[in-house]
Order: sequence, then C-alpha cells, then structure tokens
Amino acid sequence: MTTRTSWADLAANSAADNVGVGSSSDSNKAAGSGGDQPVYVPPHLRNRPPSADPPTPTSTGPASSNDRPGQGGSRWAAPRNDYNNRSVYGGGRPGGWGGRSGGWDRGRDREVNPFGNDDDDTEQAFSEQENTAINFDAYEDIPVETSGDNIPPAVNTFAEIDLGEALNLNIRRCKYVKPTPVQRYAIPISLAGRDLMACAQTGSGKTAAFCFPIISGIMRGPVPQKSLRGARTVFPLALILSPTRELSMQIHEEARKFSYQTGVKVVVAYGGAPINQQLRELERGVDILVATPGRLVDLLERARVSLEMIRYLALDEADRMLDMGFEPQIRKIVEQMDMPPPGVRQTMLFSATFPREIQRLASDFLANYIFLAVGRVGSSTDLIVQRVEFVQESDKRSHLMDLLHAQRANGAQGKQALTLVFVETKKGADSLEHWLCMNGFPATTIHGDRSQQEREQALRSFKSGATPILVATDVAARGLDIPHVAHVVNFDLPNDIDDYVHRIGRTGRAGKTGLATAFFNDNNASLAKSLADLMQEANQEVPAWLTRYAARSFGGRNRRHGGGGRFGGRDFRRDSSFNRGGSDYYGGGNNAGGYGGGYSANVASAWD
Ligand SMILES: Nc1ncnc2c1ncn2[C@@H]1O[C@H](COP(=O)(O)OP(=O)(O)OP(=O)(O)O)[C@@H](O)[C@H]1O
Repeated sequence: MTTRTSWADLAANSAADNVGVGSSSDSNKAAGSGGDQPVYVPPHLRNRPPSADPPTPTSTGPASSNDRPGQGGSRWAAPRNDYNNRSVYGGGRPGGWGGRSGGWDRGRDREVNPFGNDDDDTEQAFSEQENTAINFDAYEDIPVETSGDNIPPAVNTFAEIDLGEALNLNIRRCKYVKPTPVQRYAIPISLAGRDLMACAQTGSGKTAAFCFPIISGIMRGPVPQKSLRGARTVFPLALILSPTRELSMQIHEEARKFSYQTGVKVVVAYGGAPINQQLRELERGVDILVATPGRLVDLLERARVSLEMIRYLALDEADRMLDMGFEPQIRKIVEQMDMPPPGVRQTMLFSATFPREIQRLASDFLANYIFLAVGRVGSSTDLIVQRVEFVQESDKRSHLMDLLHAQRANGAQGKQALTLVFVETKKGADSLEHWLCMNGFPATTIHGDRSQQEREQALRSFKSGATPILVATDVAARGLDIPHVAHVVNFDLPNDIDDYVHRIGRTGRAGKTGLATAFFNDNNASLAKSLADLMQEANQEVPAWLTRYAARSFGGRNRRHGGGGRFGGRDFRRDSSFNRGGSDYYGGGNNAGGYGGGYSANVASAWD
C-alpha cells in the first residue's frame, strides 16, 4: 500500500516559508566599549605568575578593547575587570583545520569577526535584519513545566536579563529579537546559578539557552588563580560536550558569535582532525572548551587540558551523551578526572528528548536541579508536517525517485530547498547516494566511514545547495542547524522513536515549517505505536493502516510515555514508582543528585 499525498506542495511551501514574523525590538543598544585600554599578553609571557608589571601592549586591535591576560596555560589572580568591555587575545590565528578560520586573525592579534561583516554596530544594520527573526507565533501556546525548588521567574525579553552589553550586542547581531520559550525560562535559571535539566523541542534555541549564561558568567566571574599544573596544561572555565564532531563545530561557531568582543575565548576539539592544531589553539587560551568526548579524553590523558577550573558543564543532546554508547566516557570526564563535583560546578543538561531512565542517570551529575520542559518531553514540533507512507523495501528507491521528481516539478528543489535522507547503514548511504547521482539527482553523503574532511566537505556542499540531497546515517540526526532543509525523508526508519524525533527536527526549525516523510513497512512494526502516538500528539494525520499496526504491536520502545497525563511523570522525580523506591529525592534525602528540600512543580503557558 502506498499513500500518495500532497507532500511536494508542502515541501514547496516550507521552502518558501523562510521568513518569520519579526517583533518589536528589545531596548538593548549597541554596546559601548569599555573604559580600559587593551592589554596584550604575548604567548611567551602567559605562563608567568601575575606581576605588578602589566604585559606589554602590542595589540593592533580596537583602541577601546580590553584584554584579559593569562589565557594560555595559566590562570591569573588579578581581579577580572572586563565585564562589558571588549577584549583582544594575542597571537590569534585561524585555528580551523584545512584553512577554516578559528576566530583569531593570524599574527594580527585581532579577533576575527564571526559575523563575517566589517562592522554592523549600527542600529540601521540591525533593523533591516529583524524581519528574518524567528516566528514567535509558532510557539505561543506551547506548554511549559518547571519543577524543583525556588524556581527563578521567566523573562519576556533579553533586556530583562543582565547579560552584559557586549553579549547583548552580539544577540542583536544574531538578529535575535526576543528569547524563545526555552531561553525565557532556562537563562534566568542558569544565571541564578542553578543546575538544570532542560527539555525543549528541536530547533527551539537550546544552544543559546546554555551559551548565554556561560558567557555572561565568565565575563562577570573572578579571574581564577594560577594552577600549579604543567605549563602546557590549559584550564578552561566551561566545558560543552556534544556527541558528534559536526555538532561540536556548530556549537563552537555559535558560541564564537555570542562571545565576540566579550573577551571570552571559545575553542573546539573533536576527533578525526589533526590534534596538533587543536593543541596550538588551546595554548593560545581557552575559556570555553567545546568538545566531543573521545578527543577530550585524549587531551586529558595527555595532561594538555585540566578540568579543575571548570565552573560550567553543559551537555548538549544530554540523553545521547548518557546512553550506553557514551556513558563510560562521560563518567570518566565528569567523575574520574579533576572536575569539581556537582554543587561546586554548575551543570546544564539539554535535549529534545529525555527518557526517564536517562533522567535518572543524569541526576548523578546534578545538584538540587530544576527540571524544565518546553512542550512535551520528546515530542516533535507541529511545525513539521509528518507523512508516513507504506513502502516495501524493494520499492523504496523508486518511491524516493517519485518524491524527488515531483518535488523538482513543484519547484521546491532549487537552491533553497534541501532534502535530507536518513538511512540505516553506512553502506546503504553510499549506495543510495551513488544511485541518486546516476539518476540525475546531485547528492552527497555523511556517515562514520567517511574521513572527517569528507564529512565536512559533504556538509558544506549540502548547505550551499551544490548537492541539495544529503544521504545520512544517524550521525546527522542530532543538533545540526542547516537552513533551508525543507524535507526530511526517513528512507529507513530508526528503531527508537527519540531518534525519529531528532531526525525530523532537522527541518521545521526556529519557527519555520518543514516536511518529514517516512517509509514504513513490516520491518518497522515495533515502532508503529510510538510513531502513531507521536504523530497524534503533534496533531498529524495518522493513516488508518498505521493505527492498525499500532494496535497489534507491543514490542515498541516507547520509553517516553511511562505514565502520567500530558504533564505527569515528565520530571522523573515526580514518578510515583521512583518515589516509592529506595532513593529519596523529595524529602531532603542524601542522594546522589543532592535533591532535597521543598519540591514544587509549575505548569504554565510559555507566554503567561
Ligand atoms: N531568540 C532567538 N531568536 C531568533 N532565532 C533564534 C533565537 N534563538 C535561537 N535562534 C535560532 O534558532 C535556530 C535553532 O536553534 P538551535 O540550533 O539552538 O536549536 P536547538 O533547540 O538546539 O535544536 P536541536 O534540538 O535540533 O539541537 C538557530 O538557527 C538559531 O540561530
């Protein structure tokens, strides 16, 4: 049975639907520069203890800039006095692999502008751009739940939060007019110093929700004391871990924009790329380290990175980071090296999905935390139109071809409309890519058997529209924010409904609409119930045949729905079976998560 739908029209619409509704600008004005003069610390002086003599100023950076000394390999005892001031690091150079810019201009001691324009500090530059901001109407009725004690109130505007002028200016450069719902809640919670487990739908702005408080906190915080470790060891203040190299690169790019001219330096380290270049970049100074777990373990074992100064730990895609594949590495990094314990450091966990058993594991890393859910945990956004079509294995290619032909005929396959096709295996990805190319559809592929250079090249080619079809394994399922992905095709459905949620979340981002088509057959019977439930929850049309499959199938992994109503049982601490268990997370028990004292839960509309 094959269901033909008007998907091509939908793809065309979602491709056209790129412009969100701008809203009133917040009152933040372009930041003025700080009053202090720039102070440049040459790399050879950075490992020395602080002295009464200021480092020699040699910067060619903006006259109004204000440097923070001692970023590389040592920590300085001088009080930090750079909040709201610009900063220039010395000796910067492109840190990327294969010529990518790492953010600092080689030999010119000047921070590379990550916004790619010379100077957009004017109000005029901003006002033109606001039209392209997120469509906030799409989030109006989204339900929000918070639980934990003494929850700081949400804010409505960035102006209500004291993030500092330099960061506010970058927010405006990013064209963020007002905070998304997850940002409205998560930023005040994090700024109040609280640990956080946050669950919010794909594409809803979680990256900024954890980056802003970290950057702001580092800008305000004291300059740490020098450590006695080896001179080549660096001591980041914040660690952001993510499961894939491409996602770490993306978070790094975002964090660089947010921290531009704040004096906070962000460095990325991920596997598959030469470590020496990353080491050199680290030696130039790092406040925020964005990393994949494997490469970080390598750096820790070489004693090139120490975690003893970590004040902020963020796990993006936290449920993935704590599932069976990554958990041992994460435990090693967080519990067995020199990172300060929960309660001393501040920990933030973010994902669009948070299965209960993973929440339980995650609580080991948190102290007296607040749980935040924006939209139902693990739900998909209803900005994404979901279609499920019954397609036998042997018919999948020709069916995909039909979809692509119709899409092309409807004019949605132009440069602006990208199609992401998920398959199960690396071999399957290569062979489908080859077949598509042979049939006149320029495609490329990303999977774990490709070299890192090939993976990055594939992503670039896809993003630019040169190859508007990307065939991918789950390596591209989480976090990637690629504009103009109009259509996600689940050529092979995943076994886990949470993976489905992340995959389709590559479209329908930041308030835009998108289309997701899944090919379903008997091999996917175990997913039928959770898929039908998810679609129903997102107000999607569920085909009658899928409902019949769902009624028959009991084997599905439906871990998201462990009881409770629309809100009940989201925070696993509220789960009655958990309460009856040996641990006591409610009454001030001495548990791993340190969760004690009064407990309350609030359910609110995002726009209350
Ligand atoms: N306040 C804002 N205003 C406008 N756009 C925003 C705002 N916050 C974030 N965005 C944009 O929304 C898009 C999605 O953000 P982001 O990648 O952080 O989503 P996410 O919630 O982490 O998604 P995923 O679950 O897939 O990782 C990005 O392009 C980002 O620049």
